[in-house]
Formats: sequence, structure tokens, C-alpha cells
Amino acid sequence: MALNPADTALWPAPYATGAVDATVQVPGSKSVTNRALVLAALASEPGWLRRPLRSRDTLLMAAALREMGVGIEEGVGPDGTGESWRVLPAGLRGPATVHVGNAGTVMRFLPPVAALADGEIRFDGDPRSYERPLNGVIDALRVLGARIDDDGRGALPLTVHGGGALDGGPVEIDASSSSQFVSALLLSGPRFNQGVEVRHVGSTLPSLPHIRMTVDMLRAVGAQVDTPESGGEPNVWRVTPGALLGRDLTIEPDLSNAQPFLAAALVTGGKVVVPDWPSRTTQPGDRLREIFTEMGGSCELTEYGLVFTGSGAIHGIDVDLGEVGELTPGIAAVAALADSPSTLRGVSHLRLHETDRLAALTKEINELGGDVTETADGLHIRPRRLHGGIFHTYEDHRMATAGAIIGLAVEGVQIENVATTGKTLPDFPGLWTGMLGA
Ligand SMILES: O=C(O)C1=C[C@@H](OP(=O)(O)O)[C@@H](O)[C@H](O)C1
Ligand SMILES: C=C(OP(=O)(O)O)C(=O)O
Repeated sequence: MALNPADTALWPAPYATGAVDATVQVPGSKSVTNRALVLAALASEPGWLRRPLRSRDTLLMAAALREMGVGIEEGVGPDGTGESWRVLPAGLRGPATVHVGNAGTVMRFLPPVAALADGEIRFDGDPRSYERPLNGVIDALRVLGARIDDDGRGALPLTVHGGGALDGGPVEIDASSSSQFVSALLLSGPRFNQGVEVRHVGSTLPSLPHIRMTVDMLRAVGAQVDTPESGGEPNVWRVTPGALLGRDLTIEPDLSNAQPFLAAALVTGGKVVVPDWPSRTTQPGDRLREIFTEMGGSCELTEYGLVFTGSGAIHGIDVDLGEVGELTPGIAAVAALADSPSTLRGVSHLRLHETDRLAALTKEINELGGDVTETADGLHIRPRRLHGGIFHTYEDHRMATAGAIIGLAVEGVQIENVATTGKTLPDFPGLWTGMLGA
């Protein structure tokens, strides 16, 4: 999936001439879709995913599983919608090549699956995927009995020599650079001969809601999981070996991708409704209800969805985003337009995301006239009057949506490569202009 030259084109971010008032149907969650695909592929019977996200990250996940022998069919489910995938698990096998793009979920969740396959599975991806940490998964899989060839950097590219089964058992990892190391081992854990016991021995552990999402989804397909929250030791997760059920799962809207639309209500003093906002969820984006309320909005969660209203005022915030790191770019964009300074903390691991997000946000907001400084673990943002200019995105979907938020309030912002939003949000420009009534 090489970039095509049009991807580097500039997209004039729409400037809002008034308050937005829109209902935005946000596509399915990347994190839920990619976990559901893995769990369905490892199950002992077929399953359904309804309203799955079809974006670059999830299509790469589906393509990789198909490469390893899993059937994933387009389907019309019992609810009559055509928006379904039917997953038919099969004996996982190589030889196969998996292209991970720059999807953290694909590069981390699939090596354990490949270790269960019969044959050689080669992993490759975008240039940035070579720089993103994978050592936690590679080292752990070796301890658990897998044979992996890599170039010694603990990163892509690599080859997993699947032996058809894996011993499993106890393993220690340092997941301070990505919670996805823990999720990856837990997701395949029920299929390891001895299950798995993952002990995080590093300093901080980011993105805990995403680990809870993994645990919840494992339990929903019949796995037995012991966690620190269920009375176990701190930082230890245990998965018992056993068969997984095929389920019929409707994917929730992606609440992190709802962020730019809620931000639009905040920035323009308008109103945005997101239908089907779940009343209970492990998605980190649910924290936006609290964070964006503190920044000046108000929200009401109804049976229909979330109604979010801006007041016309935008306030700065001092907040630890360690649990919800993927919300940082959108919060930084709103903070740059606020009436007081902000401090975003607990997100040093963002330097190893799609791009170095702390450096990228600092540079791009400052080039529009802002005053952002990087700290050891986050950003200080002092709002200043911004001007138009090019907002570079570094092939990072959340940089592009952050730039679009600023563009609502600042005339003349041009987003480089807005197509990069396709990593998790198909047709972002269409949804954005639709929201603005264009
Ligand atoms: O498991 C997941 O689905 C994710 C976990 C988080 O990763 P990190 O823990 O690496 O930040 C998050 O930032 C990413 O967008 C999705
Ligand atoms: C960090 C992110 O993605 P990934 O799953 O590639 O880690 C993200 O979506 O913000």
C-alpha cells in the first residue's frame, strides 16, 4: 500500500462560519473490530461481526488473517444489513506474508497468532512500522516457545516459524511503551497449551482501558481471564487454555474518532449528536464526555446517543492522558484554541506512535503561530492567536483530524495528506464537510 502522489496534496480545512448543528454517524471502532477479528479467527466455530470498521487498519487485519487461511466473507446477517463479516476459522497455516501497514494492532496482535500457525509467516509493513516497538511481543513469544527470526532490533520485519501450537505459560514483559504487548499475548492466550500468565514489570503501563477491552472481549467469547481488577496480583493477567465461542457481535462506533466531531461543537459553540454512543464501554474515547465538559462543553447521554453541546467558551485543562493517549492530538488542538493554558501529561509513549506525536503537535501548532512546548511526558500549550498555513501530518490520522479542528477556527489552514485519516476513519473529509452542511 504505497502512498500515491495525491496523498501529499493539500486539503483546505473548512473554516466554520457559524455554530455546527449536526448528527454524525461515526464508523465502527478500530480497536474493537481488530480484536473481534482475531478472536473470531481463533474460535472453534464461525462468528459474525456486524458494522465492522472498514478502514486501512482493519482491512489489513482481515487480509492478514485470510492469508493465514481464515475465511472472512462479506455477509448479510440476520438483522438484514449488508454491513457484516462472517468469520470462518480454519487451521492457521503458512507460508504467508502479513503486511501490517502502520497498524499497531496488526503488528502486535498477529505474531502470537502466527506462532499457532503451521508454517512460516513473514511480517512486513510501512517504514514507520520498523521503528515502532515490538520487543515485548517478540521476547515474550520466544519465552513461550516460539521461533522468530528478526534483525535483532526487536522490531519489524520478522518471520515467525509457526509450529502449529505453542506451549505458553508464565512470562514477564515491560509494556511501558505499549499496552498492545499485553493485549497481544492475552488475545491468543486461550489457544496456548498452558494458557498464559503475563506479568508487566516495567514502569508505567499506558492505555489501561484498552487492556480492559481485551479482557472483556475475551470473556465475552468464553475465555477465563484473571486480572488485577478481579482480585489478582497487580500487573498480572492470567488466561486459562480453552476453546473460544463464535459470537455475533455488533461493533460500537469509534469513540476516539468521534473526537473531532465533538471538538467541532466545542470550538464553534454548536451541537453534535453521535448516535449509538454505548452506555457502557471500555473505549478510552468515553473519557471525552468528562474531558470536553471540563474544557467548556456539556453532554447528555440518551438512549439514542450522545448529545454534545459547546458553550462558546473553550477552557484549558491540566490532565493526565496516560490511560487515553490516543485522544492527545485532538485535545491539544482544542487546547490551542482555549482561553487559558493547558498541561497534558502521562503520554511520553506517544513519541513511538504513528509519528512522534509530541514533536509533531508542537511543531505544527507553533508553525501556525502557537506556543507549545514539549515536556518529558507531554505538552504545555499556551493559546495564542493562530494564523493559516500548512499543517503537516506525518502519515498520522490523528494529526490530520487535529489540524481540521484548528482549521474550523483559523482561516487558511491546509492539511497535508488528509487521506491518511483512512487508517481508521473512512471518508473523513466527507463526514467533516457533511457535518458543516457543505
Ligand atoms: O489496543 C489498542 O487497540 C490500542 C492501544 C493503544 O496503544 P498504546 O498502548 O501503544 O498507546 C492505543 O493508543 C491504540 O490506538 C489502540
Ligand atoms: C496509536 C494509534 O494506533 P495504533 O493502533 O497503530 O497503535 C492510534 O490510533 O492513535
